[in-house]
Amino acid sequence: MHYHSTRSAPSSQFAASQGAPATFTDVLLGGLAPDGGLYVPSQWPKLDKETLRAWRKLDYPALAARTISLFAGEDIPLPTLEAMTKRAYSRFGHSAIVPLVEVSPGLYALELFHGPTLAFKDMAMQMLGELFEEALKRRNAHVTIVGATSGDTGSAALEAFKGKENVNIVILHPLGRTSEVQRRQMTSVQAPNVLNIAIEGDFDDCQAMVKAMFADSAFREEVHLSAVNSINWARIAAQVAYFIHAALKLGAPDRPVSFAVPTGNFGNVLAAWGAKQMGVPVSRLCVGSNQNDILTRFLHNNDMSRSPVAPSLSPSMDIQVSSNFERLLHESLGRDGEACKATMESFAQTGAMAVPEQAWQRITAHFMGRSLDDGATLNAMKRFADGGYVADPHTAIGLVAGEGGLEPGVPMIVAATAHPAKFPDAVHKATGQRPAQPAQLEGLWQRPERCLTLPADLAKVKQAVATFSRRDS
Ligand SMILES: Cc1ncc(COP(=O)(O)O)c(C=O)c1O
Ligand SMILES: N[C@@H](CCOP(=O)(O)O)C(=O)O
Repeated sequence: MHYHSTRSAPSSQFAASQGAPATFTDVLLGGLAPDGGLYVPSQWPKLDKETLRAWRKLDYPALAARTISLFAGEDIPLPTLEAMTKRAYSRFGHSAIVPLVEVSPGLYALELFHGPTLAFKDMAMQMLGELFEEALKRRNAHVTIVGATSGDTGSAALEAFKGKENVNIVILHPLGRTSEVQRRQMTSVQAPNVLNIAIEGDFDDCQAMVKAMFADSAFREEVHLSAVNSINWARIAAQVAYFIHAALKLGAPDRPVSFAVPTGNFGNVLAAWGAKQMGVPVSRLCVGSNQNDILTRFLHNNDMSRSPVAPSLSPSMDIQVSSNFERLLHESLGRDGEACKATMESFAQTGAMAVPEQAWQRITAHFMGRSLDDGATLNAMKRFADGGYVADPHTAIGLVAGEGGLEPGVPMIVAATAHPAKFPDAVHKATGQRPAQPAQLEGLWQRPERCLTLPADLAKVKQAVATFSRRDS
């Protein structure tokens, strides 16, 4: 399996300049393509019905290993991947790892939050910890990971990479814009290879700085920059697995399913779409947003215009620039890298994007959007809790988006992306009850916090990253 950038023609694959097309390991360790685009596989691996039926018998780690193997190609043998997924998912607090709960007739919550940090990010991040360790050993390399988080990616990444050899990890989060649980989960990690920086800005500022660091090739090389946000294709590869697994549990490939996903950076719903690209029969893909509704506006009116990020009760989705949309755009433009590059550059300059009508039609043939402001989110949380399902604010938005896409005879699988205990204040506000605290949060309030605060100033942040990355040399 080979990869190319969303911003270059497949024939001029970036790594051609280095003598070979990009492999899974190049993409894993490289993060973002050097031309600023996102890596995509040169073609989607396909699963026929017979294979999918056979996969029904697999447990989650075995299915995840096979899914990732399709993207890893010859880089990593299947038995190695199987050993990795076994270890990665051994720390989950539910025997099914990714249980499906029927919330109301035909509407299923796919609980992706039973990992060590109680959000869906653990599903891919625990596996990325394994993949990086193996690849760095094989290549005798070291990296500095710089990640941006609106709350959940950061803690999941720190949990997966703390104390790992040959890895420094720096996480940028927007100061004061995460829940207290999310902040403490990051800032209380004491391992020496970890640096937390609170940025005086929003998530988009944090993400833009990470991308700008990748665009500076000297800096990139100096610190051996790497990424674990969903701009890294390996994140998407690991996330596709649970959508395939859930679909098979509910009857695919012999009947279609639909997916609903609360969405911010567009990584998780892109993975759901990926399952469809690979051959899972998926009827509808429902995108849920909070009041930062840029994606819903795009799906309704082909209007992707940025407005300032508005803090909400679902802070992990307080995002206006959804990085992975670029991968969908690239596909909808017929994989025309030049056109994709021009569209993304114009979006960066003007803050607005309307895609060609034909491409927009291609996208809206798969995706539908629904946004909820905080009031509607609280009402939904109360309604689901009264019906017996306590949902965190992000999951509640996904559930409502899913309700909007229900069709007779087609199960709607909703990504339940965070445990309600990560957002106790929102749950209390909606239901009058505080969620029980799971074992994963024990001792969190007693641990000391450690974090640097910096303005959203690229030069200052780069300096902090560079100083941290060379602290032992
Ligand atoms: C709890 C939660 N739900 C939903 C999302 C949105 O996911 P994505 O960025 O993949 O669209 C996030 C953050 O990414 C999250 O942390
Ligand atoms: N909501 C995310 C934002 C980053 O998303 P990612 O999937 O690209 O890592 C978060 O919680 O940090």
